[in-house]
Amino acid sequence: MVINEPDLLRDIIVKDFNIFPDHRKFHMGSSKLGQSLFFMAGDTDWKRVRTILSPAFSSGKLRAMLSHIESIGDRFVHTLAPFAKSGETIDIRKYVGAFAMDVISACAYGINISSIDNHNHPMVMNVKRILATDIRIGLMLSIITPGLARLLRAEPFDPKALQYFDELTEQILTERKKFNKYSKSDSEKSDKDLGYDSISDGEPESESKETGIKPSKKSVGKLSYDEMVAQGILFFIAGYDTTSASLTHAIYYLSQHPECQQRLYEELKTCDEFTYEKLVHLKYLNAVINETLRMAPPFLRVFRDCVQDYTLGNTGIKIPAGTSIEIYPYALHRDPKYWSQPNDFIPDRWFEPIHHPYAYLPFGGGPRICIGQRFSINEMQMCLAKLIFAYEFSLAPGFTIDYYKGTIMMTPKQVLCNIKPRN
Ligand code: HEM
Repeated sequence: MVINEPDLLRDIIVKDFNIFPDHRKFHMGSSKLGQSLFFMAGDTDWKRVRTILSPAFSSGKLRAMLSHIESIGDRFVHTLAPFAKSGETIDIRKYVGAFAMDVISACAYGINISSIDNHNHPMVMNVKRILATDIRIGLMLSIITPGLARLLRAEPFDPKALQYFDELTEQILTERKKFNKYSKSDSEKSDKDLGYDSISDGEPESESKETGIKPSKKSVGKLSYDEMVAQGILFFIAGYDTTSASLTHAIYYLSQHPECQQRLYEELKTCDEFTYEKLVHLKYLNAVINETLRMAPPFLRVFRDCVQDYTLGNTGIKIPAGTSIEIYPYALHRDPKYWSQPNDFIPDRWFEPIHHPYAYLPFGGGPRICIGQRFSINEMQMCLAKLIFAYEFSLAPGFTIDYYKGTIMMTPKQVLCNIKPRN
């Protein structure tokens, strides 16, 4: 059942969250992803995992991580320099994707992969295999008919690629355990990533090397080994494609609207350095990001499953337990009932917003709102500030945007543009 009326959405995702606590149940095959925050039923286990993960996205952590993001942004600007000089057309999606990949691997795993110059790094190859954007039958079955997928033992994600992350996490956990043992104080431990120190308040419940048996019981305040692996992979799935699609769209819209791009550049010139505090106060930059997420929300569907019979607001409509609710942010964000000139890119509308708060849901809402929202906004702020300060973007002559079909993401195939250096 599709619901796209803001007052009813507020009831479903906030007021009556206890009746709609779950995302849709997909078939997860042999992967551990079922134990990741996104795919967990919204029960006490989900609350425990969300509580453990939340400090990894605190302002202190985000501020510290911004220095990683800034240096990756500087490298990105440097990589584009030859194209600015030669005038050669580039597919900005490819480069923005590499930027987002470098950010998430540095921030989730503490690993520098420099994928802009190293397209064949195993982490890049394996993430791409997991996120394969072409229609995969296993994934489609797992989403549309989880029962049948279970029966057929379909694998929604590439098992070998998942195994890569499994082994990588184990290696990182072992190294961090060794490092932390010899660190004199907490301050010596890494605070520049969403790392495993912050998501576990003690040692992970480790697998026995002898028997290979992993403990299944979890104590309050700790993630099990499998849960840690699952969150690491999820951060890639949830954080890579979403942020890179948004950045690609921002550059696309700014190229279509040179007057907006110029205003953004003028604002950036007033800022002597792009720190956490200063980025928050760049009004036009933030308006551009909000407007991009309104026009092109990366998640085309947000799910809630109903666990008890329910009457929808004062509509008299009865929703039986077991019904899957779908919310379509794209349609909501362009509905003329809630937005004037909904199909036009107008960052100014964000200076004094007048929209219904539940008519804008790029990150979902309520207790299950995207946990990475502030992280991805910081990442977008830094990347756009660096790019637009250094270059002027325009679309390649004759370019029209096209999208991957049959996925729940709004992912452009490519955005071809030309860049010119600023003075
Ligand atoms: C532009 C970037 C992003 C967008 C638009 C986005 C959007 C979303 C949406 C729509 C949801 C579902 C919310 C709901 O059901 O109400 C979600 C959940 C989630 N996102 Fe994001 N996301 C982004 C970036 C990230 C990043 C960078 C991370 C992590 C590093 C992340 C981690 C998660 C997680 C863990 C959940 C599940 C939360 C839960 O079920 O409790 N996301 N995101």
